[in-house]
Amino acid sequence: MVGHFYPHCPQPDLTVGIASHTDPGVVTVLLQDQIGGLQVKYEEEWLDVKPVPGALVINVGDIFQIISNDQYKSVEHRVLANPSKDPRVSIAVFCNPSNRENSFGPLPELLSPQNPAQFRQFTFADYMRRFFTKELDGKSLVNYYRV
Ligand SMILES: O=C(O)CCC(=O)C(=O)O
Ligand SMILES: [Fe+2]
Repeated sequence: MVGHFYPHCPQPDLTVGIASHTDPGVVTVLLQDQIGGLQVKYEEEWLDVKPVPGALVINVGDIFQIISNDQYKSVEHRVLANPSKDPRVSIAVFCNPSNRENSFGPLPELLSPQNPAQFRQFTFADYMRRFFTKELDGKSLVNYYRV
């Protein structure tokens, strides 16, 4: 779980709150307050994820994309710098595999001669090591494991 605090930014056009990225895990459950600023990329456009009181945002992560063999896509998202005088607060719960040394890849029951594996096997530990040694540049790591 991570708690984010985005203070007022006097020059929001010059920076971002969190740079564009996809979450590396399976799913992320996010609670945001009423300030706004979260955006998702859809067909090369950034769309606001408007705060809805009481609602949770569920993000598909990279591991979900891989185990579903591309049936679900991890979502590229970012948070704008906060122009509001009030700070923005969000809480993210990352649902990740509990055993980082287990092997992951497309679920075998989804595969067939017509739907061959799009990814090779890897450990979540390897995935997270690569995630934390690269910048948040919007590009997910899923293509690194593509066959
Ligand atoms: O603060 C937010 O709304 C998003 C945070 C986020 O993308 C993350 O923690 O991965
Ligand atoms: Fe995220």
